[in-house]
Amino acid sequence: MTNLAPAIFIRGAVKRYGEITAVDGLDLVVPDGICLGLLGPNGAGKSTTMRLLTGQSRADAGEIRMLGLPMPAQSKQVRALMGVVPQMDNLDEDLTVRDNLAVFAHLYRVAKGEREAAVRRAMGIAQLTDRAGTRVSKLSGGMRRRLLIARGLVHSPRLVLLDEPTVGLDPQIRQELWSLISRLREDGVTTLMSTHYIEEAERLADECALMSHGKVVARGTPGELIKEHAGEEVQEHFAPSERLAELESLAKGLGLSTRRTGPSVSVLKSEQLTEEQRARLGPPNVRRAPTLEDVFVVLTGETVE
Ligand SMILES: Nc1ncnc2c1ncn2[C@@H]1O[C@H](COP(=O)(O)OP(=O)(O)OP(=O)(O)O)[C@@H](O)[C@H]1O
Repeated sequence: MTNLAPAIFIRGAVKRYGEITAVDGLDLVVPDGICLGLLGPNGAGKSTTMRLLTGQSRADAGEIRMLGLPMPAQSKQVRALMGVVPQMDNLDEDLTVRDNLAVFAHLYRVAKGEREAAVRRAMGIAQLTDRAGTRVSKLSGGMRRRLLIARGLVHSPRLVLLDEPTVGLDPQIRQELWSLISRLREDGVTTLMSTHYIEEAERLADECALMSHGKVVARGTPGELIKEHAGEEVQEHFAPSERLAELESLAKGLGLSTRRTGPSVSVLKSEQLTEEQRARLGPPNVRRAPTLEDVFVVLTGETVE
């Protein structure tokens, strides 16, 4: 292992399930110390990518190195060095908070004499110190999620994989988890976080990689992605559906991307329109700043939940 190696290096990874190519020539490099948001719609291949990185799945082609070590050849060593927080809550219901963490401290090969301190530290991260002796079955949903994250951190890993950490949770619990995840970043832990919540990526990630059909289709800071793919201004037109279709085709003819949201069409990069082109499109109802959501929709062709 060398300090110069990126935390995650993926080149040309392919994973097929029968006819389906879930990961299709994926290139992704995550440098040390950043939080990278792996953003994409359902089915884009995020979970499959995570499984390749944890060694749960083996790529059909390509090269994967984690912390400088080749996968899956050295997946055992890699697993001891990184933390994995799964999408599904698989905590042991019958064990206490402390014992759930102690089991993982053991699995992650924390030295015997250091385990108690590691468990205490993880309980602190999850803000569950006063619940040390409580069984998991008695915890609230938010507490369980915090414990699930802390469990992946019990051995103080340099690299953490978070697979859809707040999927299906209510907004308050999501906020709590966001604070916990942003503290990881402050501590310099490299984090790869898959999500299909744009706001989550926007708030937590230093950089985002946008995945679609098994590939990264765009990569950069949220600001860079917005500037490159959505420009400086979006103009939004509300109109009957026939007029919306006409506006879409006009904008397309001018080389501009559009986004349909219910009763409106948004024209991206509208700052590029000439006076004459503006007159053809007619006055918009709204002018607004572009968002990462606009980029997501335009590049993946998907709508947002
Ligand atoms: N074990 C499997 N067997 C067959 N097909 C699979 C398997 N796992 C994933 N796929 C398919 O591979 C594609 C990518 O799935 P994947 O779960 O990686 O996407 P995702 O971006 O994580 O989406 P989600 O957010 O829904 O989990 C999908 O078409 C999915 O149906």
